Amino acid sequence: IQADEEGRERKQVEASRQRQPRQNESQACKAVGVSPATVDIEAPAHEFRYERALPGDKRLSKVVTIAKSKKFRDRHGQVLLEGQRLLTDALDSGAVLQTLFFSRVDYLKEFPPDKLRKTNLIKVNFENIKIWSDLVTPQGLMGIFAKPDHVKMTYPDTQTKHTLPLSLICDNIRDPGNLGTILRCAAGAGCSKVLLTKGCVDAWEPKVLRAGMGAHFRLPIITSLDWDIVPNYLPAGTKVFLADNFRPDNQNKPAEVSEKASDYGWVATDPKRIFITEDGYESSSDEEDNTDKLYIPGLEVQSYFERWAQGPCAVVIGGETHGLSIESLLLAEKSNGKRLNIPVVPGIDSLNSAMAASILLFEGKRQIENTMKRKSCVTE
Ligand SMILES: C[S@@+](CC[C@H](N)C(=O)[O-])C[C@H]1O[C@@H](n2cnc3c(N)ncnc32)[C@H](O)[C@@H]1O
Repeated sequence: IQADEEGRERKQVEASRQRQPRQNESQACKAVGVSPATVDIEAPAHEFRYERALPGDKRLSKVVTIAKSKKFRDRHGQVLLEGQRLLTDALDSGAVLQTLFFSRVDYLKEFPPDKLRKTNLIKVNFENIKIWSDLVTPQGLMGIFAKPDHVKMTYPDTQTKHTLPLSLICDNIRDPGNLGTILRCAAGAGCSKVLLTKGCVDAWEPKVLRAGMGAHFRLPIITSLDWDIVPNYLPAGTKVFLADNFRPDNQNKPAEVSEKASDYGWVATDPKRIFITEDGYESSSDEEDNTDKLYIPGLEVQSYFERWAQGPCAVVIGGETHGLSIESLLLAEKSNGKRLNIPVVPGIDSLNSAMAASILLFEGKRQIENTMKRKSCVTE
């Protein structure tokens, strides 16, 4: 297919040159500022001017390698996206495509021409894309975008029409597959936004993008937040609820009578921390070290299926290793929130964070929609 296409393109080029003598190769080269050896001339059918990467051209590999590093993404404010669907979603949301690597000219026709006008277009061999692709079935399209800014982005009407007063806060989610799955789930549940605190994996890392399946362009994702500014991103009056797993040895106690923070999994994973219960300081491991003392509020725990999602609310999902942070607990306490537990059978320590997120977000959706239905019945 590749060879056929390249042959066809060559013929188009020749035909174009005969029809429009001004389109000679050196002019085309001048226009794109590269040496004649690396340039292809305008493809008349699509009105795109593009470069052709010749064998040994290292631009794609270089770009992909650096775009896969968070340091690079942060320093240059660029991200790498792959595949027709993701690129289209990104363009639709207003993201700026700076460079597009493609293996077939036909693919360009799938994009609105005005979106590609200022894009540096580089045709590469499909084999090259295959080497660098992060997808199981590479699609022959990779684009370098300016890192999307949630303030400037627009989201699809179909999504915004179904948005609920429900936000998600990710607390130290480090696994890219989990974060991508959580973002996809938040988009599916109609969350109004996702807040990622510092310590979460970068939302623009290729594996997160792959698992997110376009969620990045369906709802605002606000990254690298310090806990003290999290409330600034929540609507006034938002109640913060914590997804909280119990330790199996705690399962036989009713949640309400379980007062000690150290009864919960997230404490056990960080023995250095010192916790305080209602009656004052309580050290967990090192009596000498007082620098780490923290106040743990006694927050009420309830099962996730009891009513909690009424007004604006946010759910915090804890990280895979450390669970919920103290900061999340303090925020929940301040907002009059609670802990939400998904009861699991004895012997099961906890659920995967993405699974817990999906159960809680869809329960939140169900509860909010029921309240809305009830309200609309009353007004009718
Ligand atoms: C894998 S768990 C964290 C396990 C961690 N080692 C601990 O001890 O807390 C990841 C997160 O998913 C959520 N989660 C897991 N199981 C849950 C459950 N049964 N009920 C509510 N949330 C749960 C919590 O937010 C938890 O912090």
